[in-house]
Amino acid sequence: MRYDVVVIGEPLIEFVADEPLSAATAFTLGFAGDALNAAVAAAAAGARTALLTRLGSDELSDRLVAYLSVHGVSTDLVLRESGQSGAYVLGADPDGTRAFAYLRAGSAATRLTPADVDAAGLGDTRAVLFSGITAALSESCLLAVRRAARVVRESGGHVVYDPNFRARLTTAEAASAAFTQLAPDLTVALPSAPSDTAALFGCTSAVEAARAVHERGTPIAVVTQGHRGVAVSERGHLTELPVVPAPHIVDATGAGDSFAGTLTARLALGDDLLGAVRLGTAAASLALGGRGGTGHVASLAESRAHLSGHATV
Ligand SMILES: Nc1ncnc2c1ncn2[C@@H]1O[C@H](COP(=O)(O)OP(=O)(O)OP(=O)(O)O)[C@@H](O)[C@H]1O
Ligand SMILES: O=C(O)C(=O)C[C@H](O)[C@H](O)CO
Repeated sequence: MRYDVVVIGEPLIEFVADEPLSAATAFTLGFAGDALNAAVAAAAAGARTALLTRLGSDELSDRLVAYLSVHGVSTDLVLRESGQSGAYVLGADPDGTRAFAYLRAGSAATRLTPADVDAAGLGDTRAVLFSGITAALSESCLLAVRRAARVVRESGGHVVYDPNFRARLTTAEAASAAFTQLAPDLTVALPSAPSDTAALFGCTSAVEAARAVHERGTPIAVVTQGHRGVAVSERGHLTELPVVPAPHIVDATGAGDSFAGTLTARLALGDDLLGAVRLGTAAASLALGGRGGTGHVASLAESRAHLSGHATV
């Protein structure tokens, strides 16, 4: 068994400002993107984790690869090519609303293929995690994640999907169709309500969303609802869990990815579903305290302490 968790998707070079995008001139360089955010969270939660992606060969991509290694994510499945890596710019309005600008069209990650998945050999991976962002990057990315889902599901692993609907990348119709194609091979879907659930299923309630997930063939739905809690549905058996109060809220970017990465890691390591979800809520709560997608990556010990009410931050 080489990896507990393989995350598939596009890491992004991040430029983050404390000011609105319309006025900001000073940006801090970081490394984020939903796949990277989730991968570093999975590694921090104790899983042997690899990121499967394609990156460019420029200096910032070299730094991104180094960042992954420093954070315990294997780069053995990172394919380098002469193209450009994706990037995004993140600003914050005075009311805390985040605004994104993307520099990712035609990026290296959009050229990920099913052949890359085959070459990665995921048959002995305990869990694979990817998102609707990955599925929306290109037709070949959608085919790649479909292949990964099939391979890992057939070998008895967990297949976790975070729909992460982004109107800038896809349409509600296409996101919904992608989910319907993937759903029979998923073991866990993590839609957030109301954004993902409205786009994919035309509903806002967690119960309706869970039903829609099950109807399409996925046995477990974990519906995140921001600060309002998490609804966990195992084939229709519903458990409502509260979130862990955040000690410090700076920026919500990446909280959902931290949740997804931590949950996937703990499932891969054999934790029960509700235990894995609870640890995910603790890691996500701490992630809110950092600027950008990876401003605060909570260690396993820190998340456990936070969950048990003995926060170390
Ligand atoms: N205000 C908050 N206080 C505590 N925890 C929070 C808060 N907001 C979000 N979280 C945690 O983060 C998790 C994910 O949040 P949310 O439902 O907003 O995900 P998301 O929309 O997928 O996020 P993202 O923007 O990263 O895609 C929640 O289930 C919860 O555990
Ligand atoms: O939107 C994307 O593709 C990103 O990955 C940017 C952010 O990191 C992501 O939206 C947070 O979930």
